[in-house]
Amino acid sequence: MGSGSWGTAFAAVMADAGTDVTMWSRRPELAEAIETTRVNDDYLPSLRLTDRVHVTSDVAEAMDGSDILVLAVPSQTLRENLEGWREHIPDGAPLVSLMKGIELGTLKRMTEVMEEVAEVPADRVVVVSGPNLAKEVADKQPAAAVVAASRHGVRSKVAEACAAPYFRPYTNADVVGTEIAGAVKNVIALSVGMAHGLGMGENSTATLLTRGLAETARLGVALGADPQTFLGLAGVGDMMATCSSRLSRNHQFGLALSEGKTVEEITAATNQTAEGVKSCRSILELARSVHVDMPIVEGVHAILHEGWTPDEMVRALMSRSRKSERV
Ligand SMILES: NC(=O)C1=CN([C@@H]2O[C@H](COP(=O)(O)OP(=O)(O)OC[C@H]3O[C@@H](n4cnc5c(N)ncnc54)[C@H](O)[C@@H]3O)[C@@H](O)[C@H]2O)C=CC1
Ligand SMILES: O=C(CO)COP(=O)(O)O
Repeated sequence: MGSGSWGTAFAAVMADAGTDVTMWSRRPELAEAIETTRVNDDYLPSLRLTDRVHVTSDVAEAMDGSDILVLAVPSQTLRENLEGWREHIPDGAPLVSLMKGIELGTLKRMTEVMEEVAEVPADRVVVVSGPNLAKEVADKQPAAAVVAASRHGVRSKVAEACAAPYFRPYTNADVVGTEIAGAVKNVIALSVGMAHGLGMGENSTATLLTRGLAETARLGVALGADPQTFLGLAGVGDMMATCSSRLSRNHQFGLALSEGKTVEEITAATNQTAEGVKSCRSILELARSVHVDMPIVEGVHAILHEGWTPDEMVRALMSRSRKSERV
């Protein structure tokens, strides 16, 4: 459900894993164009889909008889989307989140929204996350990801359905940690994009990435995550990929901010979702609700929503009181 960059690339992954896929596209004209040309020109023009992928804009047709339901819409529209789709959701099928965000207002993770709105039990929701820049996956460059679900049978079923020659899924029972890692790295990538834009080098970006991972793990552990998850593909893996790559929309957004462009200007110039821009607010509120200090997220939030400059953020971060690395 969703034929943006990641929805389309993941449809190709599943098809290359031998799974028949029906991909839902919101706009009928785009669904028709992809079905006919086999190419999603709006999001991933370099990828040619095989005949295993059928494309439709009809929700009932997309979900009818499906064994696994994969969701790849922007985090902030998921609730509204699921409310409209509820009656079509197939009985018993695992619901898989490809999304990396935290809902504004409710501060819920995507699988929590799925459980609540689709009225499915916690052991039916799954998250797939990792260092998976859509363009590289679409180019079939080797990569791995984490498939996290509380029930062994559910995570193995989803892992099997997406195990392609160039895409290696590992399983993990830690849904909370996998989702928190994916959502927070987008905010850290915004900060690294700004640092790059300001001409900072590897020491500065490695510091942001490492301390960013520390505050991510701090939040995750406070919410019940396994600390080991943050050392894995969804944690350090995705942090490295997203923070270092110019393909990352969050990184690009950070670069544009450092050039003095406003959030509105940058948002208007793209049709792509940079989840960290909205989620930095919900992540910060979530962190405050469990008394976790997240200074980098706080700094990014201050730049995006409180009128700070990147220089002010650097000064604030560098003048914090000294503390143990382990805190
Ligand atoms: N692009 C990437 O490399 C990766 C993205 N993700 C995550 O996957 C999720 C989806 O991202 P992308 O596909 O990259 O985003 P995208 O911006 O490329 O595409 C978003 C899709 O959602 C659709 N959409 C927009 N508003 C909608 C609405 N109100 N209702 C239904 N559909 C709507 C758009 O038409 C588009 O098809 C995000 O949470 C992102 O963080 C995760 C891993 C990799
Ligand atoms: O999640 C991603 C890679 O794993 C994609 O990052 P962006 O959303 O910043 O492009």
